[in-house]
Amino acid sequence: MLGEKELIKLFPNFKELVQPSGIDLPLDEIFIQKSAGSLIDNEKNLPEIEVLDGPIYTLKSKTAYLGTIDRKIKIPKGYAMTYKPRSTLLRSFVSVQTAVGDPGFYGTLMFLIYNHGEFDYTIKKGDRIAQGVVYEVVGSGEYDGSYQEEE
Ligand SMILES: O=c1ccn([C@H]2C[C@H](O)[C@@H](COP(=O)(O)OP(=O)(O)OP(=O)(O)O)O2)c(=O)[nH]1
Repeated sequence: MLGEKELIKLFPNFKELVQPSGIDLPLDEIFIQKSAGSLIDNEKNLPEIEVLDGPIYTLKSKTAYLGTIDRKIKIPKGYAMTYKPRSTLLRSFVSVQTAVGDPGFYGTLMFLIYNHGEFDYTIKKGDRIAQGVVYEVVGSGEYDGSYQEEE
């Protein structure tokens, strides 16, 4: 796992968000699901989504949302990331579910946010929702998947 000094060098865009052993990740926009999706024989059909009006978002009880992270991230080749929710959200009955950030990925991170609670949860654009933890990858390849954006 990488610490502050390495993270500042590798992720200059996130300088002010670097923590002793990770990078804080602020919420940008929140989306709701508008249609069905599917995954059949690796053919992805992502659900349509609709952005909610911000900057203050109300997450309804027992409802799933997608949240994007403010500013695009470049994960250098040779490194990978995992993303952990802020415990404040967990203590508020809200989970942030995440996958792995691949070496070489450039683009916008999108996480699944679910309000497990019985009540609304209110959150504002710019508030930190997760922490990215970075690992060195031995014998790393480079991401070339469908979510890669042009740098
Ligand atoms: O919670 C996450 C985790 C990762 N990513 C970004 C970084 C990662 O490198 C990229 C692709 O993730 P993944 O490899 O899990 O995508 P996939 O479902 O396997 O699709 P593809 O094969 O097109 O990459 O999405 C997210 O947006 N959200």
